[in-house]
Amino acid sequence: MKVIETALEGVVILEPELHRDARGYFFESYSRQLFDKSVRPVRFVQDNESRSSYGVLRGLHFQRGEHAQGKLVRVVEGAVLDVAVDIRRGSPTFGRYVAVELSGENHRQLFIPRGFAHGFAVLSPRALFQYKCDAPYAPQSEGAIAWNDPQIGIDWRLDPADVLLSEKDSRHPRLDEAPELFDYNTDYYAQR
Ligand SMILES: Cc1cn([C@H]2C[C@H](O)[C@@H](COP(=O)(O)OP(=O)(O)O[C@H]3O[C@@H](C)C(=O)[C@@H](O)[C@H]3O)O2)c(=O)[nH]c1=O
Repeated sequence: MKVIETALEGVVILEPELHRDARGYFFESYSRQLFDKSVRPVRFVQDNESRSSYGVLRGLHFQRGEHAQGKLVRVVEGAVLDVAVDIRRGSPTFGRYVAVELSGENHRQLFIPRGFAHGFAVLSPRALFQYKCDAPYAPQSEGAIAWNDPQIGIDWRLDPADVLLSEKDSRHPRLDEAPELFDYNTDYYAQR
């Protein structure tokens, strides 16, 4: 497995080692031993899957405070632009984002630690998206930032007219209006 650093410390791209033969391919989509050694020790507690069609944009989501979630995300089928935004107040990279294309072809995964908002946009006719979370779903602690916050300025590689949002995702605050974010000096991994 190759670990590629990004412009945001702690957000890393993982490229699993693919074993191809006459039958097709094989790869370890998650190895706790490898992940903990190469990235950071994490206890994943929930696996999720969503299917979306072209233009669907989910995000930018996070869970607040003690319910903060780290996520290891990948695409099984199709292609998405996956985005992580640093929303830790006081961070030298506060408000900056990384965007990585994840697809069923490139098998890339992105690890988004606690303290970041996450979202993705579907670039292919359909996408099957799977991810692991290191804290359980806590709907009362859901937080979100507007996908089109001009200060963050994410290029989603979609025509805005094609963007399909949930009702909820169409009315999130901008980063500078968001009530509760993270604090750079708090270690959200020390608590649990
Ligand atoms: C996230 C989640 C949702 N749900 C339910 C709530 C709701 O009825 C339905 C759909 O929820 P949402 O609209 O929030 O789903 P979605 O917009 O796909 O939310 C996801 O977006 C991506 C970008 C993330 O990073 C995830 O952490 C998660 O926030 O599924 C669960 O039961 N468990 C969960 O863990």
